[in-house]
Amino acid sequence: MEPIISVKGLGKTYAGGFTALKNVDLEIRRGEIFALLGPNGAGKTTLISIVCGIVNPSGGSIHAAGHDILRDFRQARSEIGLVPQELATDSFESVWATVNFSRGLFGKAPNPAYIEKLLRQLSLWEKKDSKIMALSGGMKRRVMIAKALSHEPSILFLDEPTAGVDVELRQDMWEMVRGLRESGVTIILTTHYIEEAEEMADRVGVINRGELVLVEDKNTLMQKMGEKELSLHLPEPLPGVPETLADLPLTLSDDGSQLVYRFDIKSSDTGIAELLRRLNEASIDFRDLHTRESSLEEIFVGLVRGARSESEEQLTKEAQE
Ligand SMILES: Nc1ncnc2c1ncn2[C@@H]1O[C@H](COP(=O)(O)OP(=O)(O)OP(=O)(O)O)[C@@H](O)[C@H]1O
Repeated sequence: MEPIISVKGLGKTYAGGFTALKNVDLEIRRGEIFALLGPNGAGKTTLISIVCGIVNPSGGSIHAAGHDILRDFRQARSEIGLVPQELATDSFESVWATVNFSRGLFGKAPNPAYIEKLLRQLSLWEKKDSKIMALSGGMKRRVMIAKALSHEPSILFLDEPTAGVDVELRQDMWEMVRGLRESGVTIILTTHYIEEAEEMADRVGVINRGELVLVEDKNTLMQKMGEKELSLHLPEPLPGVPETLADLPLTLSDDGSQLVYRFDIKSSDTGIAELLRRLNEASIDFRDLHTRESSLEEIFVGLVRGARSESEEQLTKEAQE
């Protein structure tokens, strides 16, 4: 199937000379939830802003729903809804007036039935006559989403949709975003909350220092990069990992009460049978054991750190040459 967004060789150097994006290639599939992860300043907002026509690219090409974003800007933009990071809403207007006004900005004829459906879907219908200033933060955020979807786009960008939102509201937001996807909207979100990506995304892209370092199916990523941990709770603390077991990937918790064994999820031989045999030989007993898989957060931190030390090595090498 044709991708709904296609980005090729995208670069951005700001007027001051700072390069925020380097040669980014990315395809977004129709109907997916794609999470763009990256540390502060990695280039996420720049990438979104370029696709939405707010920032000009320095090079490369972008197509959205088949339209070239530079050549056919109006058609491309009419397929895109953007919920920016900052909540900027006209506080004295009613929800109904604001959302209908946003639709008008795209030159679309009024469609009260569609707006009603949208407000109901976002649990805002009861508040349609309320002034925005009288709404809670969570509701204001939903109004922003309603505005972004008012012109019936097929693509929705959510820049940090749950920044500063409490845990409960965050889950409501996730629920709602899933509902939007079911109604056929393709969703691209940026987030600092890795659990948000873990919870919602079909695919994940990691951007670091302007480079897209990885794009992967979320489940594959967690399987491919993940490690599993087996923790053995000891009846008596140990002073250190016994020498006879030093060749195994074992660590001891700070208080000496747990031995932690790390193994590769995808490996056919986990080595656990061997571990248990060796523990027995060493007369090490354990009371209890449990396993844990690494989270997307651990994978992400590992990736970004890996990329960072590589580029630092490169810089040191260049400096020495
Ligand atoms: N208008 C601008 N002029 C110059 N540099 C800019 C401009 N806008 C952004 N930058 C720089 O480009 C880099 C990427 O910024 P961007 O906002 O895209 O990052 P981000 O990944 O969205 O970060 P955050 O997670 O903090 O929102 C940053 O170093 C930023 O300072």
